[in-house]
Amino acid sequence: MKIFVTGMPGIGKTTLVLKIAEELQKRGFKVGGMITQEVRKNGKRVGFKIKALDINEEGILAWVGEGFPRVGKYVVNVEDLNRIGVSAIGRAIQNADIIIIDEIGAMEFKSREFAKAVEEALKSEKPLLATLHRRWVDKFRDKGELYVLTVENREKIREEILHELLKVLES
Ligand SMILES: Nc1ncnc2c1ncn2[C@@H]1O[C@H](COP(=O)(O)OP(=O)(O)OP(=O)(O)O)[C@@H](O)[C@H]1O
Repeated sequence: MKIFVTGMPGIGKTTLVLKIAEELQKRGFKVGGMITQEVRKNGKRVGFKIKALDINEEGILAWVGEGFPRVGKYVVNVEDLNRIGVSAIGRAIQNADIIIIDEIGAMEFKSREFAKAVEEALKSEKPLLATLHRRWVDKFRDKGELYVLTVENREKIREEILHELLKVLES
């Protein structure tokens, strides 16, 4: 089962994924993969952190500034993306009950290793829960189920996805 979640920036994709991860861990399932979270300074977004879900490891995915490769005003830190994010996806494919990738987007695709890890996760038999930047929706639409989050539906969709994953994981 491959599940994709998309929606406007800040709609709650990472929050949804984290809550589902917590619910699954509570039930004894091994959750692996990575999440990204924005970093704010004085109310303004200055970058993104990247965190592994299986171990306590985090780094910088992108930061406002000069340099390459860049996406908009951010410089992408491919080294941390590979060291923390790609490694976490690899471990998840090997060891976890479910693979989480938050998110699949322009920054992440600056790494060829990330693109390969996404391919591997799609090929894997294991359930995948991934968040998708809006621009990547068309590329992944036929690879699984797609949910579009809004403020109105995000709680309901979280319940629905958890329910579907539990059905597969408990069978
Ligand atoms: N279900 C919810 N109920 C209340 N607040 C929420 C909910 N989901 C998300 N939020 C709040 O909205 C903000 C953005 O959430 P989050 O970072 O999960 O969004 P996102 O879609 O992952 O954003 P990005 O575009 O940066 O990837 C956070 O402050 C979070 O606490």
